[in-house]
Amino acid sequence: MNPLYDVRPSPGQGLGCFSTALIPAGTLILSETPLFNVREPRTNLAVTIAFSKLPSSKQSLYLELYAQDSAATGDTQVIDIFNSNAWQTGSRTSICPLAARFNHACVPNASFAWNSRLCRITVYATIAIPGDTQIYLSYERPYQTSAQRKEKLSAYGFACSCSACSSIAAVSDVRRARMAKLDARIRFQRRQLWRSPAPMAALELIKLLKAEGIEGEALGLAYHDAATGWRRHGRLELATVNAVKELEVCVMCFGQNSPCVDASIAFLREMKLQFATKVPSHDEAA
Ligand SMILES: C[S@@+](CC[C@H](N)C(=O)[O-])C[C@H]1O[C@@H](n2cnc3c(N)ncnc32)[C@H](O)[C@@H]1O
Repeated sequence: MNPLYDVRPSPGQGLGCFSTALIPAGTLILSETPLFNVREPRTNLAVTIAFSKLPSSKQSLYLELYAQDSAATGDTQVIDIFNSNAWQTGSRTSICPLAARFNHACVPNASFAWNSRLCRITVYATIAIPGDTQIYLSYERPYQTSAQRKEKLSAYGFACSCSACSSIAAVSDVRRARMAKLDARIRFQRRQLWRSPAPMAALELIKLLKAEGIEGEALGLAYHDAATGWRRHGRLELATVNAVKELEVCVMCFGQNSPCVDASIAFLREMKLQFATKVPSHDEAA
């Protein structure tokens, strides 16, 4: 039993995980070794073979997990459970029975990650979660409108009713459509360098993510893009500020002992070093 949360019924969502007391942002909620995993691209046969190799106590644990078709039996049940509960873990897809009990929200309050160094999945709180509150992960990428998310989530057999899909869907959709455009602009190499004195796309993305309440990995990536952008503009002090923020988000989502955090630390070091050894421009020297 995990002292930070209980697993209990959540109306319309099957079982869910609820905090037992306030969970501060950045708290490690769960760290779990997969029960088994299969290499991607996977086949149904690979899943059933992996399942058949489990000891019977572990098979029973697996068979207790949620299945979309509660009447399914045999291999069909094994595949159904896998498709409803597995998480992407590097190049493999894994079943983690404890992590499998977390429900989805499009504005999650916790972040799921695969830590390749520990060979464990981790779940960290990305904001302070009050007591008796459901802990949600996001099963989907954030840069999608509610209609796009609805289509993807239908594969899991449910329609999300979180605020971004219901009460504030109209305003959220405008923000998310814009986020998708900005993200694409950033990925397709930033042509705005010579047009503006700042990494406009990354800065706007950060603003929108915060307005949307998304504090996880996507925000860390946006800070990284902002830092890279400021560096290209020769503004190393601002690049460093954003690299510090990237690191803060990374530690919150992945914990200290993570290759992602190591990469962020190395990036920040590089920014600081470049800043320290920067030759002042004529204006700065004057
Ligand atoms: C990985 S399981 C999550 C735990 C599951 N609720 C249980 O009872 O074990 C995924 C399934 O949970 C349900 N679920 C997850 N998030 C949901 C949500 N926001 N609304 C309704 N059902 C949800 C769906 O049935 C989905 O296929």
